[in-house]
Amino acid sequence: MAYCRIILHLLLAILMVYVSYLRQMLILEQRVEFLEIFPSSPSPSNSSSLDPDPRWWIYQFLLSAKHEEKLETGNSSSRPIEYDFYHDSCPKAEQIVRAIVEDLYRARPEVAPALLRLLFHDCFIQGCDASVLLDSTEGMTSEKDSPLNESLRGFGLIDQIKSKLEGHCPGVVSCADILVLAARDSVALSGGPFYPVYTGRRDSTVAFSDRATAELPNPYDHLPVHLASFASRGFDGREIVTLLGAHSIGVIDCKFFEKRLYHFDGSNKPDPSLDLGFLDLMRTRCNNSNIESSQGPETSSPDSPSLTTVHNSSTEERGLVPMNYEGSAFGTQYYHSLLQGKGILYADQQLMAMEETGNWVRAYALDASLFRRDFALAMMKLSDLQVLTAPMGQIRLTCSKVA
Ligand code: HEM
Ligand SMILES: [Ca+2]
Repeated sequence: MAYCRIILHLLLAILMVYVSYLRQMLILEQRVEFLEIFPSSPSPSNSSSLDPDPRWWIYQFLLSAKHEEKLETGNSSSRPIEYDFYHDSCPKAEQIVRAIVEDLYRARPEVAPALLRLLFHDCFIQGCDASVLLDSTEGMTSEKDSPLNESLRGFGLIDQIKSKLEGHCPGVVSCADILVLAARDSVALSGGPFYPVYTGRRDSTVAFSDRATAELPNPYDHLPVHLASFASRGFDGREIVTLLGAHSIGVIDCKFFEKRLYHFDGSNKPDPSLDLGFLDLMRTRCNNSNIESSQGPETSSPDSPSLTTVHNSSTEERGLVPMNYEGSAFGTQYYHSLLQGKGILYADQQLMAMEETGNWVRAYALDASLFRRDFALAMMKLSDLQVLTAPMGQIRLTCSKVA
């Protein structure tokens, strides 16, 4: 009898080691696995919530070992970010963000591109630390004042989410995490892929306006400049092509591409890479009077009226046109447009100028699932750029002010 018990214990021990090994493997692979299990996002139209699929809960169960895989950040003495960081301190944090973004999106779909661009402009400058949200103070110039940030929208939406979270769990959820979560939910609501994100980022105590001015990608720069700038942040050519798929949604001010229509590269001619029919169309949408009126810096608040007037006549009067002129679907249509010489931004159309990036444009135009998978991975990578974790940084109480 005692002999049988020993064998039973031995078998149990072997089983436990095996299960723990399997779980470790699952956790290591979980990000990619998630995309294989859930290649498509929930349909924004047919559900009241963004929870993708009942299998999502099974996936969540697998993630319950959340503390086992943690992402090391730049500073070895700081805590890593992790899945479901707010599990104990603010269990409803992600749900609250999702509910607010969903409500806002239903009323004004243009919030989604605004929040996505906000995240990109934050993470690209000194990492995902909410530095872009800080207002100017006596000793500090806001990143919002940098020329390429003047047309950023969505600051008020982040404040709205933050104040709701402060009501639930004061001083717990960082503005940097809110940006990441809100962008993730925005992508899914816009028909893009849903992806898991780590949380536990902390907020910067300073803004980096000089870096924002010098380093945010200029829409008129040539492809090698963009390649170098993204490479310095760890993104390769394929990932630039992927991330620029974000230009499937949102609007653009004519001032960012008018030179392509009339005075390309210092000439009095249009950009030869533009499709001629498209050139005419864009010229009617961005006639010179629109361009004149849109040359100056943005005078409205970052959230209004631009967030409320994207698809009506006042949008046209303000010289804003949809980024993906040919269709609203997230993804492949954008790449088809580039193949036809109908990329609005020079930076977009430039993807066709080099063989490697051109090949990825072709691949994504043909294969929507490949794009969705790559986009999810690239967004996860972008969201983890150079994050601050405890004891670095702080949790701001108001996103526009240092605590
Ligand atoms: C070479 C890199 C890039 C350049 C030169 C660039 C440039 C621009 C420009 C000029 C606009 C129009 C802004 C306006 O008129 O207000 C814009 C809009 C936008 N960009 Fe980018 N961008 C780049 C990369 C990205 C990336 C990596 C993302 C996200 C992952 C992104 C997301 C967006 C979104 C969603 C909009 C629409 C914003 C809205 O409708 O409010 N961009 N971009
Ligand atoms: Ca930043």
